[in-house]
Amino acid sequence: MIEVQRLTVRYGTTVAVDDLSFRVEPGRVTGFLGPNGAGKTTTMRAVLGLDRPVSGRVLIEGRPYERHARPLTTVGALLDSRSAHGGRTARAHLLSLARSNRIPDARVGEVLETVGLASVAGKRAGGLSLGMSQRLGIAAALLGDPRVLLFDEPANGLDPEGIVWFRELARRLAGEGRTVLVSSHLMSEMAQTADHLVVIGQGRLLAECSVDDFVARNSRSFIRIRTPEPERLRAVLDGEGIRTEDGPDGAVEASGTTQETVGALVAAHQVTVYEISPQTASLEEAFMRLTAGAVEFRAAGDMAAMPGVDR
Ligand SMILES: Nc1ncnc2c1ncn2[C@@H]1O[C@H](COP(=O)(O)OP(=O)(O)OP(=O)(O)O)[C@@H](O)[C@H]1O
Repeated sequence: MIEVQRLTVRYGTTVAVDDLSFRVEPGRVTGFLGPNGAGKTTTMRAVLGLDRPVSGRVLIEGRPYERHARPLTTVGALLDSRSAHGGRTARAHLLSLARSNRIPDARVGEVLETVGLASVAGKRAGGLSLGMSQRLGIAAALLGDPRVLLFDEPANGLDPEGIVWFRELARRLAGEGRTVLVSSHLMSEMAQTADHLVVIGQGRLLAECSVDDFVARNSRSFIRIRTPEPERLRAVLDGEGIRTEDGPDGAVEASGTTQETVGALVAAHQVTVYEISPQTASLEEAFMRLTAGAVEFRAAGDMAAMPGVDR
């Protein structure tokens, strides 16, 4: 279990994490989501005692990081996958970590197998591809067989097969009763990996809920109708108790109905239409709506085509 309690971290005048509280429970994968600069890495660094908070604290299994005698056996983390000494081989890097934490050498071979790097264990860490470096970072996180695992943007540099592999690994670790926190800036990726979500923006908590709740609340389905007679169309649908909203490009969006029902109604009332199409708002759109006010860098126009976004 990780407990983040009223955590505030500043870099000079920048408030990177702002009075943030949440819990990461064991036995499930928790997705830690937020746009670039939201404070995910800073929070993870604070969990590991690498950044000092100005206020608040983080407890891992009930104690701050520095109160754990052999921290690598309590919490493992993938933060910066390029942190391995480039001149050392992958195996030597893991061996030195193991020895400094009184972990048996034999464990190095096991984690190299787990992450699929056994065949390149003799390669210099500096010569590994980004995806292999990610795997080496994951191996280091697993080395102490910890109950708590943090992975910062593990999908970075992994190919599609690697992403599926990581997803299965994270789920397996959670299935073993461990606490697993995985950060990402992609909602669609997290929806397939995580059971639970903690969403932050500008260092503050925006949402904490199960993935199922997020999907149920946000995967809005509707029928998109384009017509030169929007007023008449709305009146017809309204008369049948069908709820409508204004969509982009002057389209009408009708919820709680079907393409067939709308087709029959417009035919019966002789309303001209150019398009009647079923749509589902993507999770990515829902995430962007949620974080819209909390984005540090977004190109002008990114949100222009998004329904329901307050600009
Ligand atoms: N070492 C630092 N010095 C100064 N400011 C920093 C430092 N590290 C992070 N920040 C700032 O703190 C804020 C939070 O950054 P952080 O890296 O934690 O966000 P993030 O959610 O991990 O983003 P990303 O997805 O881009 O990695 C940002 O405004 C960032 O510019």
